Amino acid sequence: MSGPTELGKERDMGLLRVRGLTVRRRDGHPLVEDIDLDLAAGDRLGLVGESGSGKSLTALAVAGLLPEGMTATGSVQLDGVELLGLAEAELAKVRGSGVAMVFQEPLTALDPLMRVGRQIASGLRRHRGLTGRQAEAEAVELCRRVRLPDPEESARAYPHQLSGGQRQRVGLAIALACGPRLLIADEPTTALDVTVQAEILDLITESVAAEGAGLLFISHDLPVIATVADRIAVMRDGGIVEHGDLHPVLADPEHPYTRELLTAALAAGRLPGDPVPDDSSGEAR
Ligand SMILES: Nc1ncnc2c1ncn2[C@@H]1O[C@H](COP(=O)(O)OP(=O)(O)OP(=O)(O)O)[C@@H](O)[C@H]1O
Repeated sequence: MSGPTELGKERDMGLLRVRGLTVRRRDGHPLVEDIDLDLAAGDRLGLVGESGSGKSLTALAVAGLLPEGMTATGSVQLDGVELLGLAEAELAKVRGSGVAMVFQEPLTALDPLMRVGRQIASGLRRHRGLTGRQAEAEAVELCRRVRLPDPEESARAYPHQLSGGQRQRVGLAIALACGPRLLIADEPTTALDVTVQAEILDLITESVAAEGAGLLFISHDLPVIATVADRIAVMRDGGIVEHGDLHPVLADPEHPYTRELLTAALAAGRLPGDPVPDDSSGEAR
């Protein structure tokens, strides 16, 4: 978003600054290479690209959650604090109050044996120092905020008693519990049907706006990115091939891969607009 926003002044302060981020496998082979990203408070950056292009590893490196054996080099600064190389104890503090993540299938992130209210409350106790009772009350409030039906009842439910969309609301409540400055959402609606998907996307954008947080939203699906993001970075083969404000990039994509994504979305009728002009014709429509 390049125009003024209600977050106007804050927007100038860099929230996330990534430079030369490279993620390597144990054997030194790079899977993500030389990534630069900038995100200000209130920005919603969509990272789009095909499966295997390195979106998730980029997000995990930013959150300090890379799988065992992978290493990140370069620089990842949150509010001016360098995160790469921080000890696990320091990183754990940043996670939760600084950076929170929502994943594609919250079932894998949720404890199947614990009521969801307690799972939300446990983050509140850890990061906000609330007592057990305060945290449980606040957890119900968060269930209300993410619009779970009957918040008291939902807080008492076990994950398997909720639908996929409701579990994703719980995942979001856990992420929001500590008022993160940056929310990373990695394909959070891919497993959901279209109607529920739209509701969750609305909820995510509303929630980050209410928090004045930044959003790094990952999807292989350009129309989903277009719904959520105001800026876009297109990834392919471990690198960013094009980035910028959403509308200018979609109106006039420079990279052939961005054009390919756009053409497919327009042909499927999933984005409004004219077909992408064919480069070879030399004519703009
Ligand atoms: N734990 C791992 N060990 C080894 N290689 C991995 C691991 N995780 C990811 N990779 C490889 O790193 C590359 C980037 O994967 P990544 O998951 O970041 O892609 P992605 O764009 O998020 O795709 P998807 O949408 O399918 O998750 C891929 O080639 C993938 O096979």
